[in-house]
Amino acid sequence: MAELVTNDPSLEGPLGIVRDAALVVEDDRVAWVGRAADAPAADRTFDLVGRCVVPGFVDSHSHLVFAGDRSAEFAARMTGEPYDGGGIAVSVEATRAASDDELRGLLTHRVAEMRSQGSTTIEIKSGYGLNVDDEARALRLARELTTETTFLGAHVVPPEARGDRSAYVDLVVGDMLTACAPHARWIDVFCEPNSPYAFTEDESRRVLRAGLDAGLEARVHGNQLGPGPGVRLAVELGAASVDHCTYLSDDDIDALAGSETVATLLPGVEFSTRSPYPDARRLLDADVKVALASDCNPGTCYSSSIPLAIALAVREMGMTPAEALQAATLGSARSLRRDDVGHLAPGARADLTVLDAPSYLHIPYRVGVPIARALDL
Ligand SMILES: N=CN[C@@H](CCC(=O)O)C(=O)O
Ligand SMILES: [Zn+2]
Repeated sequence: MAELVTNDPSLEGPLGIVRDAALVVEDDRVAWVGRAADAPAADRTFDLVGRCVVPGFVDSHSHLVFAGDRSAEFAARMTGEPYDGGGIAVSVEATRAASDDELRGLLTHRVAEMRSQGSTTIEIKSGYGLNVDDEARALRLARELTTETTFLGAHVVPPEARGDRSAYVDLVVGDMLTACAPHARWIDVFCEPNSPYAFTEDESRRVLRAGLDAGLEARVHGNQLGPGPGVRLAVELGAASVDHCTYLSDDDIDALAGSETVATLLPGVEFSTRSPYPDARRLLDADVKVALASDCNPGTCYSSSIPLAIALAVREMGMTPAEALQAATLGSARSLRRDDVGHLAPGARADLTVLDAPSYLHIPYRVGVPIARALDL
């Protein structure tokens, strides 16, 4: 191959690049990396002449378990209507009405779509069931496809519970959590003071603490629609990641910089809701750990494309192509507390994404062109 990006800091530059490279796989792991001229013999070879190979993209934020269509809501966004989370109820109604087989079919198709664009590790949230049985079902179906499943019963207060928010939070931390925890690794909450549907700081703390007590690990939707407590709550509770981070104060940046919590940026959301982009440069300059993910969902971004997220990060958020690629691989892996993916040093999972191009620079350069795909070994 023309260029191999390993993210191994002992190799060239921050991306650990090897030119005219080869990589040897044994079982599902990387066994050897180096110059093609020095490669050991192998039983089977793939001819990737002239191409670039990068670590499989790690999509650490998606909401793939849903039915129904909200394209009219997207059209309204394009004419300037703001997003406040109210449309989630539309997806909830359609998702509850779908059969297991329908949902499984939609989910399988969306995961295949992600792989066909280079994503090899995929996190999937619940959040369109919002009752005990439908949340547990969403997670059970997602678990058929990934170990990175996230319980998001606290996505919004569903329409039938709006008269009594605290009873709904009781349900989330009670029977719903009990039914969902066996199918989930993570717990998440939409913490947002500027949405009438999402959760306050106190409600969010209660949900996350209950999840942690049940053995789940925390991640947070925070600071998406305006300034708010999400980032600081995520840091306070040692969450692996706080996602969106569109509106940050200096205190938020300081809190993130002094923590292990990753700031996950989702520029497809700002693109698809016609909103201002987060200031990635400010985070990177403060040494905050940054990840990039798709946030594929029916409301704020129905795009499953990590190459698009990388292109937007470069074009709109001031990241270099190298920073953006690293955020979508190593950074997202860190946000999932995974050290076996996101890089291609010996011992890592052999999750390879092939570019129909000679260099990783072509990911943002060839925006909109499907040059990336996960390699089926
Ligand atoms: N903000 C909360 N959840 C999703 C949107 C969900 C929806 O509108 O259906 C997000 O990450 O943007
Ligand atoms: Zn989300």
